[in-house]
Amino acid sequence: MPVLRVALDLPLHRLFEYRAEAASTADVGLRVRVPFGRGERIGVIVAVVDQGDWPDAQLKPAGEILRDHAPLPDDFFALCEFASNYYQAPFGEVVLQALPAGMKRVDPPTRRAGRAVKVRPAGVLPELTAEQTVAIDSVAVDGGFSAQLLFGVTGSGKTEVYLRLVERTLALGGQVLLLVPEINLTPQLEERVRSRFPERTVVSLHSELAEAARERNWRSAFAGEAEIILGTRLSIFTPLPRLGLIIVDEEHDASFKQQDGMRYSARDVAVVRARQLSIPILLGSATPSLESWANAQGGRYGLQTLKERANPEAQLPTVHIIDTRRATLREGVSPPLVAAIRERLAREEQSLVFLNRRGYAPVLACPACGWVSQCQRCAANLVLHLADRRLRCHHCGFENGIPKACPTCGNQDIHPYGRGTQRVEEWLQAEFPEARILRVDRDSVKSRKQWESMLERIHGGEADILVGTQMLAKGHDFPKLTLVGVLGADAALYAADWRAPERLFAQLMQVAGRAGRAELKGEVLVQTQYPDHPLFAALASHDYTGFAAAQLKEREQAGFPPYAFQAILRAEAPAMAEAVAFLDQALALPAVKEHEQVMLYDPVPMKMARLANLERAQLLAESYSRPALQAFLPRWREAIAGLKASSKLRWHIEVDPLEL
Ligand SMILES: Nc1ncnc2c1ncn2[C@@H]1O[C@H](COP(=O)(O)OP(=O)(O)OP(=O)(O)O)[C@@H](O)[C@H]1O
Ligand SMILES: [Zn+2]
Repeated sequence: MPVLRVALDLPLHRLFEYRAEAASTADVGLRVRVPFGRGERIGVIVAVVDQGDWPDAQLKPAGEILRDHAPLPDDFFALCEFASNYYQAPFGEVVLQALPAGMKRVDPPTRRAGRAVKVRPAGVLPELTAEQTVAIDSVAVDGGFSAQLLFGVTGSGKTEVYLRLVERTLALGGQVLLLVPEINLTPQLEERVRSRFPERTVVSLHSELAEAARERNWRSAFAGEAEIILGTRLSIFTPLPRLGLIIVDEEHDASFKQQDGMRYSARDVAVVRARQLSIPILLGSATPSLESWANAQGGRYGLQTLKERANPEAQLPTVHIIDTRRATLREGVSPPLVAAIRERLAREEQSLVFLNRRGYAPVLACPACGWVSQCQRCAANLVLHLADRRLRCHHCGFENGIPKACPTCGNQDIHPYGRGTQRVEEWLQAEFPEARILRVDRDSVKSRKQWESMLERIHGGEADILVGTQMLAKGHDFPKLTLVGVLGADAALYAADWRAPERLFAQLMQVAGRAGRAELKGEVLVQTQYPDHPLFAALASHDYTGFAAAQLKEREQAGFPPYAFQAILRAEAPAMAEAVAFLDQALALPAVKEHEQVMLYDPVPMKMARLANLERAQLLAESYSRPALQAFLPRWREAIAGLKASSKLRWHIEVDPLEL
């Protein structure tokens, strides 16, 4: 009797077998209801064989095979297989996470038809710059696999390059997958794509879509109806019958990395997918990740450069470094920045004060006894939010009211220390009572709707001063914005995390890139105690290339990625000793000694050693050879799975971690 091999969403590295009388190999790729434990589950049929690994008599019969979509194709399984092997993730989990929630449900929700979106068609297309033309022509949309890095300064017209390549791909009948870091932050991009191709079907795929809408879009993409798919990282696994081009916008962005469940890099998976399908992929950024930059320098990727802003009137902003050791700061703001804001107010232009820390102050403390507002569940402070009078943990979500007096000594004189966006907003409002100030962070903007209306207000000139976090840094065009002031950037300069400078530089380049995008010249003022730090010199001369070269040299000397390959084993348990003991066992496994090219370090507590009442530790595995590390990981993982541990202990392996 035919036997189905079924992938289920379970943390087990195996398939499950069921009997199915009427099944044939034509059913591979369809969903099936199967009994599991005392209930039922939806799985995906991966193979139909005559004889399973188990005697037929021991197999349960499968339930209904669902035929509401075409079978998932081979290339989908090939991509899942790659991800499963590379990231040490169970194949079933990989396959099922690629499907919309409604399709995994035993009792499926009823589906409604979607509403059509009306779009304004785009006006006259700009004439391409010479650099744009070269970049576009370098991507052969019918020429098989190629990976190109599009390195273009902010405002250089990268999006225009994408749109022209989309057009060429559509003309050949292909579908295009455009990956973006956080779709909510860039409603303008979606609008731009829709209005450029009013006759085409454009769908978006991201986690904030209502479940039914996401399923509808997914099905439309899989059926080949949707021609342009705009998606966040999870959309990289969407099966697409005619995929002809993948574009990854802001390819350096950390949100392409999934940080829980299957920990994968959507950018890296995208490159693999393009290679598997023999299609081109374009990675775009003003500040490429050092991994991609090294690949371009080493010739593994092509490199296309846009050095100039596309709008001939717009110039890159002038960057000034303000030495805060010589300035008298008021609420962290220096006199030159105050003066610059005043000038903008007089000229009716916009200013942006950038501070990547939300809340009023990062901690509330008692000067008498040394009490600080700490999260009871995490190794972190509770952040003071005066706007709604709460103390809040930014890691686990725990919150509390604000005590009137010190909970330890009763002192009534407790103070906020440090500052966040709310505090800066409050001070600016007192300093410039006539100015209209908008604070833009995750507290003031919680949904996509709020974000769209916020952007509308900014564009409509309803704000003179914006105070915001990185939400404001990405991809926006505010024509009246001519001043960007940067506060609180120093912490990242000397952080233990060796990736911190890369992230800071990218962030500052992005936020600086918001200024002076139209006819009005932009100016950026960066406040720092370390004005001589080379990062600021590179920023002032808009010199990504120099910065990247210096960083890569340091990494090469230190033996860090991209010159070494890493994986991390993490364990969490109610007690630190337990987590560490587990990692010690993992370190002592025979597999470790059998792989000489892989180096393992001693277990250490994680930087956030306690999160939501669990103590966390980790162990780093490193090799100069990716194949050596990849050969080691599955054997190690299997051996770790056999270790004895309490049921409260959780562990996982992360490959190519971004945060150590
Ligand atoms: N060839 C061109 N001629 C004139 N204007 C152009 C041209 N190409 C693009 N633009 C305009 O220049 C501005 C910046 O372009 P675009 O948004 O594509 O840049 P970008 O590189 O994607 O920017 P960022 O990285 O900052 O998001 C837009 O207003 C766009 O309409
Ligand atoms: Zn917490």
